[in-house]
Amino acid sequence: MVDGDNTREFDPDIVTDFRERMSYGSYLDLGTLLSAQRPVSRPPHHDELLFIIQHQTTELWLKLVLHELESARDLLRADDLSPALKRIARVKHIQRTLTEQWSVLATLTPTEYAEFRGFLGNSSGFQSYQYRAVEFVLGNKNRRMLSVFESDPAAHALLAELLEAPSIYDEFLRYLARAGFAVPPALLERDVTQAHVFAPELVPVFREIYEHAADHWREYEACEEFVDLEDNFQLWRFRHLKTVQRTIGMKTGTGGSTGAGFLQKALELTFFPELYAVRTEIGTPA
Ligand code: HEM
Ligand SMILES: N[C@@H](CC(=O)c1ccccc1NC=O)C(=O)O
Repeated sequence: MVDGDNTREFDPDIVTDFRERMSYGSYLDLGTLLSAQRPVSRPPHHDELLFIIQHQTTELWLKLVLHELESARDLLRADDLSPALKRIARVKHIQRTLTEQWSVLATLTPTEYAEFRGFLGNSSGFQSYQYRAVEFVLGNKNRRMLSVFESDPAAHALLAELLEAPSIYDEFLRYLARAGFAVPPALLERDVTQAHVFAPELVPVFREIYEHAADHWREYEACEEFVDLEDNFQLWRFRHLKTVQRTIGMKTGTGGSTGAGFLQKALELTFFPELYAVRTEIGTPA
C-alpha cells in the first residue's frame, strides 16, 4: 500500500550505493548509448531527435535479428531444428515491433522533415549495413551492395563474409536433403554468393511436406516459419515505402535513387519463392 502522499516507501534492502557495484547504467553503458543522439541540423530542429532515435532503435533491433538469424542458420547446419525455430520465433516478434514502429515516424509531417532533410546530405538507409546483412543471411545476395561500404572496412568485411556463406535458406535445403527429401542437387551445390532464384524443381519437395504434414510435422512448421519471416520482412518494406510516400512524395532519395519507385521494386524481391509457389499447387492433381 502507498502512503497518503502517493509515494512509495523504499523496501529496506534497496541498494543505493553503486560506488563499488555494477549499476543499471554501467551495465547497459547508457553513457555511450544516450550520448549517441547528435542532431546535425543548425539550429537544431525539434524533430530530428525522433528521426535519429527511430533509426537507432531499428539498428539495435537489426543487431539482434542478425544475431538470431546467424545462430538459426548455424543450428540448421548442425541438424538442430527445434532451437533454430525458437530463434526464428523471436525474430518474428522483433519484425512486428519494427513494422509497428513506423507509426511513430509517421507523426513527422512532410513540412517538418523538409526543414532538416537538407542537413542529411547523401546519407540514407540504403547505407545500413545491418539491413543488408539481414538480406544476405536470408538469401537475397547482391555483391554490388558491397561497393557502398568501401569506406567502412568492418561493415565491408561482415558483408563479404555473409556473401560467401550459405544463407539460412541454403542451410534449410541442405538440412532437408540430409533428412531424405529430394532437394535438387544443383541447389545444394549452387554458388551461394548469388541471390537465390526461383527453382521450380524444389516445389515438389514442399508439396510433399505440405500435403503430408502429419508425417513431416517439424519440416512443415519450419516452412511456415520461413513464410512468416518473408511476410514480415515485406510488411516492413511496405510500411517504409508508405512512410516515404507520405513524407517526400516522389522526390529523389538522398542516397541517389529515384526514391519511392526504387523502394517499390524491392517489394518484388523474394527470399523463399518456392514456399509461395507451393501454395498454388496444394490440393491440385499431381
Ligand atoms: C522519413 C523517413 C524516411 C524516408 C523519407 C526514407 C527514404 C528512403 C529512400 C528515398 C530510400 C532509397 C535510397 C535513397 O535514394 O536514399 C531509402 C532506403 C532505405 N531506407 Fe529509408 N527513409 C526513411 C526512414 C527510414 C528508416 C526509419 C529506416 C530504418 C532504418 C530506413 C531504412 C532504409 C533502408 C534499409 C533503405 C534501403 C532499402 C532498399 O535497399 O531496398 N529508412 N529510404
Ligand atoms: N533517404 C532519405 C533520407 C533518410 O531517410 C535517411 C537519412 C539518413 C539516415 C537514414 C535515413 N533513412 C532512410 O533512408 C531521403 O531521401 O529523404
